[in-house]
Amino acid sequence: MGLEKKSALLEDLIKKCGGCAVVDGGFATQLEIHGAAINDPLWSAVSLIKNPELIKRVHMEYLEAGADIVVTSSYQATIPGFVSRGLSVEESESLLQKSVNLAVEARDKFWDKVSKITGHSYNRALVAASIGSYGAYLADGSEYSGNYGENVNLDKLKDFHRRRLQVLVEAGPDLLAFETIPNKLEAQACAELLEEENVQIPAWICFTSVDGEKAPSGESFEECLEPLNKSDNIYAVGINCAPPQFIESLISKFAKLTKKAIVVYPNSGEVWDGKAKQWLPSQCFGDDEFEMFATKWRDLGANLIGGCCRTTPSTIKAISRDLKRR
Ligand SMILES: C[S+](C)CC[C@H](N)C(=O)O
Ligand SMILES: N[C@@H](CCS)C(=O)O
Ligand SMILES: [Zn+2]
Repeated sequence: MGLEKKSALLEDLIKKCGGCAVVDGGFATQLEIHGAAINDPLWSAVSLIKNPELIKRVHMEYLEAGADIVVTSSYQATIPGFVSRGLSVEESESLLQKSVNLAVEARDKFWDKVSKITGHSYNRALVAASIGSYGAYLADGSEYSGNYGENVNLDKLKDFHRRRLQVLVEAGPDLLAFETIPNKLEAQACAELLEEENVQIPAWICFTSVDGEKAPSGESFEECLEPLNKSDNIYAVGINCAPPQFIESLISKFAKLTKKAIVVYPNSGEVWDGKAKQWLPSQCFGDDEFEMFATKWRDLGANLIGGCCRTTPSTIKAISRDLKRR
């Protein structure tokens, strides 16, 4: 199957949205707002063990806010991560499956409700299974440094990603969202894995950036995109969890480097302290600024826009209001 068939649902959604669909916002952030304690090596994925109902509630809140795509709770959910907490491999795999099921259930419940309302402005949302980077699993903030050490090579990264990817795909999401990729090696590992595993749903691959120009590893985006541009499995490339002030110039840069769709969902501008495991205040952007940025980002060529850490359903409501004002 070619990319066209694989990505028909996503492509139709973007078309229906006039060229730019709305991704949801900070998932972990909204869990925390509801009181979830996620200062944990599993970070937000700890809620899959402790409070799955809350996960569904957060998905519902983002759907209500106007998200056209909801991203699952699997960012930091990994089989070795769960096993190191005493769970069996089977239990770990069923939690991964559950992350997709919870999002699908929320989407179906929400769509069942709103599709009966005449004149509603929602689209039937798609579910993107989150695949956090190896750095996310390491839980040391290395998704923002790209520094995986000398022992990490292409095969090790493929091995790390393989089984989780298989289980998530098997659970039936509409697409895959590779998030906070900090270097070319991991981007290449993900692209090759999609091919090797013959994955039949589209994927996006998002990088972080800490300087607004390059990937955190110091590699240029020209280098990082090279293995992705060749891949039929990858529908969109872009940036997540970088500060909003970087996004404008990064969209322009990506537009010159790729023919793929462009996806951007920045954080609020706060900076993650990987050691202290907390967000440090920095130049910070609120919902009003996101509302102003969204049309600008769309006009520069972004096809998928949302928010990442420290953004909330009200941010997504603002973006959605902005993009859907036609
Ligand atoms: C996107 S970061 C804030 C996620 C948490 C990080 N991987 C950690 O565990 O410290
Ligand atoms: N989808 C994840 C990304 C973290 S960078 C979340 O929103 O929690
Ligand atoms: Zn984030």
